[in-house]
Amino acid sequence: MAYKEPAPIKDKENPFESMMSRFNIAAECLGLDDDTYNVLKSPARQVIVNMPITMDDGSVRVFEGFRVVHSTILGPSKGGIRYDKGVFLDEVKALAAWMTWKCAVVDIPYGGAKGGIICDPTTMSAAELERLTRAYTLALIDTFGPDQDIPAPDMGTGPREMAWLMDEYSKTKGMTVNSVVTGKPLVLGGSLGRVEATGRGVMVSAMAAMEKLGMDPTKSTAAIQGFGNVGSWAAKLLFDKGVKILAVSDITGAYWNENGIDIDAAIEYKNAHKGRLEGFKGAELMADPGDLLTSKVDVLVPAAVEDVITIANADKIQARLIVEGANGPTSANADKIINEKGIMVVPDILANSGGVTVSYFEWVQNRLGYKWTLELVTERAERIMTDAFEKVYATSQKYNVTMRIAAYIVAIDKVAQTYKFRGGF
Ligand SMILES: NC(=O)C1=CN([C@@H]2O[C@H](COP(=O)(O)OP(=O)(O)OC[C@H]3O[C@@H](n4cnc5c(N)ncnc54)[C@H](OP(=O)(O)O)[C@@H]3O)[C@@H](O)[C@H]2O)C=CC1
Ligand SMILES: O=C(O)CCC(=O)C(=O)O
Repeated sequence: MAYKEPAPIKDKENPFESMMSRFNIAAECLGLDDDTYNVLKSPARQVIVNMPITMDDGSVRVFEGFRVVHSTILGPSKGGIRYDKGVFLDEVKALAAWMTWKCAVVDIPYGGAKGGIICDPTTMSAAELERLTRAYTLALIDTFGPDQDIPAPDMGTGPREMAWLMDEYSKTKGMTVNSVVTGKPLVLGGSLGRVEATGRGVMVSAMAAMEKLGMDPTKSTAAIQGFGNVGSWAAKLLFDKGVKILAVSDITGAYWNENGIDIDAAIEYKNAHKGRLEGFKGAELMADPGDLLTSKVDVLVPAAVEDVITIANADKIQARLIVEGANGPTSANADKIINEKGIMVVPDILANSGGVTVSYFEWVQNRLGYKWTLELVTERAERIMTDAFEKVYATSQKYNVTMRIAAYIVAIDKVAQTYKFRGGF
C-alpha cells in the first residue's frame, strides 16, 4: 500500500501570522522605517527538499523536509530541526523568525533558522531515522556550515540525530567539522549543560518573574505541559527550587497530584518506559489533558507544541504567571485575553532561549578546541538569561507593553541597528 503523508493541521492559527502580529506591534513602538521593516520580516531563504528513503521493509518513501533561514544579519543562522508528522512550511518560517528574535534577545551573534521533516519518528526504526537524517544533511549541504547555518535539536530530535548530521557533513568535507551542529553527544564535542539548558533557562526566567510578582517559589504551585527535553528539565529544576508541581503531561495524557508530583520519580519512570509517562502511579490521570492548562496553579509552563493557549481556553487560565518553554504556545488572538486578566507571560523568545545560549557556548568551545566545565557553562548561561530578563522587563516598563512585546522590541531594535550599521545588503 502506498504511504500517504498526513495532512498538515489546518484548524489552528497560522504560526507565521501569529509571529508577524507581535512583530508589527513592536515595529510600531520602535517607529521602524518601511525598508527595515520589509527586510526584517522576510525570510532570507526557504529550502524544500524531497528525500527518497529505503525503509527497513525494502519499500521507498519520499519525505519532505524544510530549512528556512530567516536572517543572517547578526551572524550565521542558528536553529533546531524538528521531526514531526505535523510540520509545515509556515510553522518552520515562524520558528526560524523566532530564532532570529531569540538570539537577539540574549545578545548572541547568530541569525535565525529552523528545519523540519514531515515524519513520525515514533514509528520509524533507528536505521530509517539515520538514513533520513543523512539524506537531509546531504540535501542541505550548501546551506549548513559552521559559519553559515548551524542546526541543533528540536522536537523529535536529540544528540543522536546531531551526531549523524555531524558525521555526514564531515564526510563530505573530508575532515571532522564538529562546529557545524550543536546539541551533540559529549564525546563528539557536545557541551556540558546543553541537554538541560532550555529547561534551566525556563527555571531562571520563572524565578526572575516570581521575584517581580512577589511570589515565593516554595509556596507556589506549577503545571507543566510536555515532558520531553524542555518540560522534564524545567519540571526538575523548578521542583529542586521548591516549587510544588501539581501536573505534568505528555502525549499519553496529563497527570495530577494535589500534594505535588515527585519529579525525580516521574523522570525515572519515563526513562524506564520508552520516554512516556503512561501508567505513572505518582499522580492521577486527568480526564481531559487540556484541563492542565486551566488548572488551579500559580505558574503554567507550556513546553510541548504551538497554539495550545488560544481564545478557546485563555479566559479560563488561573495561573498568575505563564513561562513559555515551547515555541509559540500562545496564539496571538489569546494575547489580549491573557493581558486583560493581568497574567504575566515570559514569552518563548526569552524563556526558552537558554538552549540556544548553551548551543552558542558549544560552538565556541568547538572552535576553541577546548572544553568548559559545567559550572562555567551554567554560571554564564544563567547570567545571560538573567540579564536578558532584566532588559526585557525594563523595556516593558519603558514602553508600557507586555513582556512579549518588550522582547520583540529588544530583538528588533538590535537586528535593525545591526542592519543599518552594516549598510544594508
Ligand atoms: N530542545 C530544545 O533545546 C528547545 C526546544 N524548544 C521548544 O520546546 C518545545 C518542546 O521541545 P522538546 O522538549 O525539545 O521536544 P521533545 O520532543 O523532547 O518533547 C516534546 C514533549 O511534548 C509532548 N507532547 C507533544 N504533543 C503534546 C500535546 N499535545 N500535549 C502534551 N504533550 C505533548 C511529547 O510527548 P511524547 O513524548 O509522549 O510524544 C513530549 O513529552 C517545542 O516547542 C520546541 O520547539 C525551544 C527551545 C529549545
Ligand atoms: O540550540 C539551538 O541552536 C536552537 C534550539 C532551538 O531550536 C530553539 O531554541 O527553538
